[in-house]
Amino acid sequence: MVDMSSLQALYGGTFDPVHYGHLKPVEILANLIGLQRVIIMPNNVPPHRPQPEATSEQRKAMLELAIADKPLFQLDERELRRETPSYTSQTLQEWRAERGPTQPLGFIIGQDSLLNFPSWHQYETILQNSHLIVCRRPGYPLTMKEEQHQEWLDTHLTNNVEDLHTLPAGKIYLAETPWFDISATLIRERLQQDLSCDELLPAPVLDYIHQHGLYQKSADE
Ligand SMILES: Nc1ncnc2c1ncn2[C@@H]1O[C@H](COP(=O)(O)OP(=O)(O)OP(=O)(O)O)[C@@H](O)[C@H]1O
Ligand SMILES: O=C(O)c1ccc[n+]([C@@H]2O[C@H](COP(=O)([O-])O)[C@@H](O)[C@H]2O)c1
Repeated sequence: MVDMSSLQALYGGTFDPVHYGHLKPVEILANLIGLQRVIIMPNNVPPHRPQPEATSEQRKAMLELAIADKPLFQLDERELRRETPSYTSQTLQEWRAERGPTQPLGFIIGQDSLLNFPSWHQYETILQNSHLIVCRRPGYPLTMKEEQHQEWLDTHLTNNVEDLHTLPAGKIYLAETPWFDISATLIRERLQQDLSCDELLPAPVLDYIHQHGLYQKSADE
């Protein structure tokens, strides 16, 4: 019998701010593939995008509010403690060293991240230390832009959830999670226009945003 509780999963992001498009697919994923716990990990210096609008402390505070009533999630602050770019390859190397060579580890990403994955810092080393577990996201194709990257994807793809629980690393699993058409960009834009975001993120996070005056139009705009 395969122990379906053995896989440990890390979910990295900028979370500027955290929203239902982050939380809901992963809650469903946890049920689909048998995850007891998801370690949610905000970055400090996102490697591939401008510095976020909210500070690291504010993004962490919003995550804490978002997961307060969700025991599935646990916050990990390791990237917040690093001042250098939050390279996933480095983080997963550290995580692997902590958990030992045989522990099955997974890194959760959305479909958009998979498409950009070959541009990540030392991306090949990431699969040496973990699996990649991909949630669907509307608006992004299922195939890679370059043929060599599609070949790389095909080499690592698995349809077998058991692989994630029995092998320590090396597989890519495209999970059949539902689409949530929400992005942090959309939320920041709607807040600037004073449009409602009630359905897009948890109420305590929205309250925090309003209390701290985040994502508002600056006076000179
Ligand atoms: N609606 C969504 N559905 C599935 N995955 C998502 C969704 N939104 C974000 N993700 C995934 O969550 C991780 C963290 O995303 P991130 O914090 O950059 O959010 P974002 O909404 O894409 O932000 P922004 O709009 O600022 O680029 C990424 O792997 C991303 O692919
Ligand atoms: O290591 C990299 O080069 C790299 C490049 C882009 C993104 N990442 C990580 O992927 C996760 C999702 O990124 P983002 O920008 O969509 O929030 C987050 O943990 C980032 O630190 C990592």
